[in-house]
Amino acid sequence: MSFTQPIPNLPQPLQAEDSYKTDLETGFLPGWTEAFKVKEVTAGEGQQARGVTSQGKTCKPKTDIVFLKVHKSASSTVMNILFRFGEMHNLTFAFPQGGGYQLYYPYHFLARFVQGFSPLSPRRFNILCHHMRFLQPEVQKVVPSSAVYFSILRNPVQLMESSFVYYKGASAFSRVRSLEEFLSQPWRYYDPTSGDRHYARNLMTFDFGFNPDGDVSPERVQLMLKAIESSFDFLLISEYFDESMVLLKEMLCWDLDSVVSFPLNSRDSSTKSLLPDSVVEKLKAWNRLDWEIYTHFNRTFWERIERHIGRERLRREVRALRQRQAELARACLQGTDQSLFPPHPKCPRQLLAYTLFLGLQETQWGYCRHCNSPGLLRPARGTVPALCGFLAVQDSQQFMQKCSVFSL
Ligand SMILES: Nc1ncnc2c1ncn2[C@@H]1O[C@H](COP(=O)(O)OS(=O)(=O)O)[C@@H](OP(=O)(O)O)[C@H]1O
Repeated sequence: MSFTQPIPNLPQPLQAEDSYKTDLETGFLPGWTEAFKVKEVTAGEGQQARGVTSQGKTCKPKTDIVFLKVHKSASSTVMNILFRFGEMHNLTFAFPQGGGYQLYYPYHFLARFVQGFSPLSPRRFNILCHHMRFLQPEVQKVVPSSAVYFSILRNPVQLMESSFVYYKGASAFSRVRSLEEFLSQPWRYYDPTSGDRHYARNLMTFDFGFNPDGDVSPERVQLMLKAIESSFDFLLISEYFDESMVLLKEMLCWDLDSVVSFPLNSRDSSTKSLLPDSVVEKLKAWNRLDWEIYTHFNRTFWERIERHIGRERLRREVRALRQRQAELARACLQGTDQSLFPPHPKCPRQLLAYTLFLGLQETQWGYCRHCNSPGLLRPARGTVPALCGFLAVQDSQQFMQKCSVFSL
């Protein structure tokens, strides 16, 4: 199985990528880290109505957004929220060239990977949110300078457990039966020169644009953390997904309904394994750079919550969010139990799917499909979409309907 999206015959060679890559791959930090932006998004404090704060102050909803879709970190669920908000507000998306579901990952991002971008008349898009390997100078070419940058992290232990199941065909994993076996002799199976090695080590570090086999000295780690801090306005934590959504709507000045979601891309519990402590420790050590990123930004996440929301309001808002999600689940979902309905032929068995109720009213239909699809799904009326790994995207301003396999 190949996980690399082939680059199509694009008009120019990959000059930008090659020059940035030299530094990144040898472990040096990219040039953009030298010019740290001191950047602070003011929290919107929006609670009920869009653009109006709970304290009566107003803020303007943010519509220019870069979301780094870090693998296996609940990023599809966040992407769904962005698609829904974008479509409802007529925003433009930086879709991948050629109709793919990712931006030529695992190559470092280049502006020309985006459909409709031209260096001669650069076009700015509101939202950039497909899988990419981050490279800020190129990202800046396709979004307005006012864009808010954010991402979501996951504990590297669980992230790698998920990655192991999902990317079992990756070269580092294909010859082992279990994660334990891989970790007993990782260098026997892991080849740092292989094109898909990042699925097996420091996947978050890689997605942020750095070398997953880089130096772990404190100085180097500090530089990496500073670089991420300078590029990203805030980072969310998937273990605290609901708290993250409250922070997200606060930072973007959105209302609560805009961040309601159903978990997407979730595995069935039969494929999840409880890891013994010894394996957990090995995973932390093996993914040391990811561990440093995660622990650092987990701390700053809670500091930000304290600063912008406070624990008491956070509790209230999380409760309200869960209530709203339960209401929508009752209105939209027939079930999540795969034994109740035939699996979609393209939905791998280990991924949970949702089935929308048949016979939804026209008004409910729009709302439910928005909540349920990783992309913007427009199935034929009268059909029952069983959604899991499908991405169907339509942006009437930009493209005809596209449908492609999502995240596999
Ligand atoms: N709301 C919420 N809260 C917590 N965790 C969640 C949520 N939504 C999705 N998930 C879990 O995220 C995992 C899938 O991540 P991604 O969508 O980023 O995967 S992918 O890289 O796009 O394939 C996948 O993890 P695993 O089930 O462990 O594989 C999902 O269960």
